[in-house]
Amino acid sequence: MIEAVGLTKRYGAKTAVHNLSFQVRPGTVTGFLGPNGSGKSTTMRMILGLDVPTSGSVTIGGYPFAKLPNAPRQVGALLDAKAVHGGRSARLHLLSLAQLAGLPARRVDEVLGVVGLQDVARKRSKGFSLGMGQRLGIAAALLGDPQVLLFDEPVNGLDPEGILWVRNLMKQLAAEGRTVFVSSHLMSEMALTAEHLIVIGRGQLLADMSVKDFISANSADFARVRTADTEPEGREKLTAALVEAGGQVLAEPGGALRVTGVPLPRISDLAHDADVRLWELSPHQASLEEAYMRMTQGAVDYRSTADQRAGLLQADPYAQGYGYGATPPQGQGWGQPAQGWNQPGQGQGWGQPAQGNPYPALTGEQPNPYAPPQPAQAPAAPPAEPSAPATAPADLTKRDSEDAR
Ligand SMILES: Nc1ncnc2c1ncn2[C@@H]1O[C@H](COP(=O)(O)OP(=O)(O)OP(=O)(O)O)[C@@H](O)[C@H]1O
Repeated sequence: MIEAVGLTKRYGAKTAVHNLSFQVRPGTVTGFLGPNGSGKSTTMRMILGLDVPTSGSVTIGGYPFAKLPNAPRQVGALLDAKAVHGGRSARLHLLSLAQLAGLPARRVDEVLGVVGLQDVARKRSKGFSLGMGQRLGIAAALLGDPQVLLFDEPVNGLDPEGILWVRNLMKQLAAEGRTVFVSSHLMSEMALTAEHLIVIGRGQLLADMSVKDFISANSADFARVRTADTEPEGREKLTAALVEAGGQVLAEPGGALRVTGVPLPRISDLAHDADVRLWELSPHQASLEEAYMRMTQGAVDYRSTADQRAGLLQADPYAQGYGYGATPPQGQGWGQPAQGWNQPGQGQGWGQPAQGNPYPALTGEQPNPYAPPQPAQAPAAPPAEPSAPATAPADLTKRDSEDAR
């Protein structure tokens, strides 16, 4: 078992990991999720003794990594697949690791077979593709037949067959009773691989629960409503009625409305009362991917902005109205400013305005129960030392003004 207690890592003014406490148990695959820069690799490095915690501790089977007896036989890890001497063949690379760990040479050939690299075993690894490099890294992790395995983004660069293989390998390793801790950005992949999830944002714990609980806690039901295209004013009338009835409304690309908080029959009644014709009224469930995106939205460090292409484009006569690439009109008779997929509303409880995020908060939506409380105004600069505990995370909407790296 891996156990972190109050784990914190600061690099100068940058807090990469803050007061993280969790357990990774044997017998299941535990997914470790978080946006770019949220502290996943830093946490894994601390587990492996490659970084020293500023405070708190992390142990494997009760020992800090440095004190672990016969560590290569107990723990295997893939952190950076490129951390290989490119001039060496795959076989030689593994052979040197095996010798350092006191493992027999035949184990090298076994793991080369397990990862499917036997045919290129004598080729220099600098000619390897990203996927081949990942396979070599996984082979290195498996060398000592360890009970505890850590994989940082193991499916990076793998083709669909490779992704399926990694998924099955992780499950098999866990089924053998091992502790398997896998980091990823890909909620969809983790939903298929992991049984348990640890989700972090800006170095702090956002969720620690089974995938099953995560799905039921975060995949909200919603209704998709489409009013008659021939009566454009109907959409605004219905939106106003839904908001007044306590619903949350989101403009989808293509003109439909996504509605939560109002049951389907009531939406139908409201449309009838407002004399609005409907072309679609259908029940849906938000995907797990979407739920994850919304959960971590306030903790994303790196956001894209729209490419303005200033001075590069001719005026587009079709760039009006709703739809892909268009900006929905604001405050035109709706209960609240419209929140389109392309122009999410500002400061509505999920953290910073979600520029470029296709999963904005819904109009009137309640905050994520796992998200931190939101201030009316984010302070200009974050404190160097956040003080809130993991169970009540400090404000994740604060942006670090400078990356210390
Ligand atoms: N050695 C370092 N010196 C300074 N800052 C660092 C160092 N290592 C990590 N950081 C910072 O700590 C934060 C967490 O980084 P980390 O690599 O752990 O995140 P991550 O979740 O693994 O990101 P990604 O998903 O992009 O790999 C980032 O802001 C990063 O810039």
